[in-house]
Amino acid sequence: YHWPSPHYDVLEALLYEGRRVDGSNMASLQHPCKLRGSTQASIGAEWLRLAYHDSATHDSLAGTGGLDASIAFELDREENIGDGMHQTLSDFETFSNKYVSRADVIALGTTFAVASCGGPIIPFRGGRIDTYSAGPPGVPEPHQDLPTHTALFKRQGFDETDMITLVACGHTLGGVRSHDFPTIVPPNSDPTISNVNLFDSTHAFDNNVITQYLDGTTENPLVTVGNTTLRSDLRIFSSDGNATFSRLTLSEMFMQSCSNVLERMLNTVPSYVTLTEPIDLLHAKVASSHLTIEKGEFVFKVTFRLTQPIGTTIKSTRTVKILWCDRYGSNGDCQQHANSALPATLSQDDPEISPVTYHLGLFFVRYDFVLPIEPLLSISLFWFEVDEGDGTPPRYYDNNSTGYIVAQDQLLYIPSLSSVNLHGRNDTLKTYDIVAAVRSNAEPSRVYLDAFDNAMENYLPPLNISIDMKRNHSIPDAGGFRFYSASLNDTGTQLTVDLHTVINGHLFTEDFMQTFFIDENIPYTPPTAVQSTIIPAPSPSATSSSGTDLGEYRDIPIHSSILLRLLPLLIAALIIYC
Ligand code: HEM
Repeated sequence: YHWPSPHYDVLEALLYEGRRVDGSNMASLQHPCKLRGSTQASIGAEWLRLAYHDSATHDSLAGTGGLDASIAFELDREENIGDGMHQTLSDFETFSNKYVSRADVIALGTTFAVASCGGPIIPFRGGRIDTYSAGPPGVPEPHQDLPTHTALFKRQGFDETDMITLVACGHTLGGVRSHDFPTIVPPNSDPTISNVNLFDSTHAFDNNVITQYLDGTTENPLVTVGNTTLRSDLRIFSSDGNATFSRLTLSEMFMQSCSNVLERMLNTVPSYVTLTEPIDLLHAKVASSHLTIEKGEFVFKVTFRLTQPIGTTIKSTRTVKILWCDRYGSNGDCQQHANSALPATLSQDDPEISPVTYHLGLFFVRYDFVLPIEPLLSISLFWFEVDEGDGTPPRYYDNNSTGYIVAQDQLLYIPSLSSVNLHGRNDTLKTYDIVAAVRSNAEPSRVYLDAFDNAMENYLPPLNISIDMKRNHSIPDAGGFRFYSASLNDTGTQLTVDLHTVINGHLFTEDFMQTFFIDENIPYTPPTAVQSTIIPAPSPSATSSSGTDLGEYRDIPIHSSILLRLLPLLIAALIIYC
């Protein structure tokens, strides 16, 4: 991992923080293994069933179908019957964005549900691609015979052992409802209430579905229903003479096998899709970094997120500092010194924000920095120092010794001057005025934005448009910048904009800018004082420091690596001097 990796960063945040950038939490709709208030059905079971039904139409030989969110257009089919399907889709509707497809959200729902109900942590990859129409049918149904089921699982890429395992791992959560299958579960005397007969005696993700089947105490309706044609679980479970089930009576074996087959199910995608690597937790993460103008001042904002074991507290003596280099001037790239500042705010997340992080025994601590930046000096790169204040040497987090590099400072997103206008209370249509700023001394040949939103009501096709931005003379120049605006309409809930400008033939981009906190919604934090300046201490051992993954720390400050970057300059100076 090397920062910035926007796709990884966004997937990592949703998986391990369970929520969107605006704080709206997807995981907590279900976690901790909740029942739905209105129906008392297991929400996690509904999420898992939907993922299976979306994936089940995959044809592994043809390379078509799979987890592609086509399920949103297939709910009128008998094979996808059930209120839980509609409710799941409405749970998921607002969590997709440019880097997290609707199909990724569906897969993530299963990872959350299984971890939340006591199951394994299923490794999660992103990169699924959505379709916006129905695919071919082919989800197994209880009245079909064993050869049909075997063939359908085979088409999806699962052999007989996989089939037995996958059905057991699915049918450990939830049950069968009388509203959906009245011939399997008898209707309630009150027709407004749906009876739910669970597959096993608990709501947890456990192997009771297997042990109760083997010891004859099972009440699984797909094993015990009077009409033997509908006993699909019985036919599948017994199809290999209980060989698979005997192995899965060991709980660890069950958890491991379920993790494997469910992971394969979630990674069932059309052949044109390449999934990302599994998304691992970043122990030290840089987020939401951007240069902007707030109240007329040029500022750099960034969040530094660290993990902390649950049950422990941060040392009161700990200080966390950001250090950064000027971009221009005689001190450019820290030729004389680095600047440093303390966080503007410190906050701690609830350990339950994501069942996955909770199971890892960790929670997040975040340090938010707001740095006043002199426009003529700007900022080129930054890094962090964490000093526990207990005599141990400080730790440096510096992106595998390159520092966190600020890619450009010519084009800025200005959320504080942008705005959104809601057209009436019940109307989903919103008009956004997006404001960007370009350096006053630059002559851009074009300023434009790409707007994207796939969090649309009823899974309508995404908004995906490109618009030119016009010079906005109503905003006076500030902080050495001129302002540009564009308006656009959106009916979705997760609009992001990629800003672009072309200056002297060079393209500058601010990617994936959020539109939730704009205008008066923006929480204003004044910039902190630049606390001190540090004279870099050259460290000859710099080259021996190994690169680190996932934000692990190093003992050596970055100064040495900056010096390495400057080495060609120093050599040139030496040659001139000699
Ligand atoms: C031959 C294959 C399968 C058949 C015939 C089948 C059939 C059914 C039926 C009839 C229900 C009741 C749905 C309702 O009442 O709304 C159900 C529920 C469920 N199925 Fe399957 N299923 C199969 C395979 C799977 C697989 C492979 C998974 C996941 C890995 C899965 C996950 C679930 C879950 C979690 C529920 C509970 C849903 C809830 O409580 O809301 N099923 N299944």
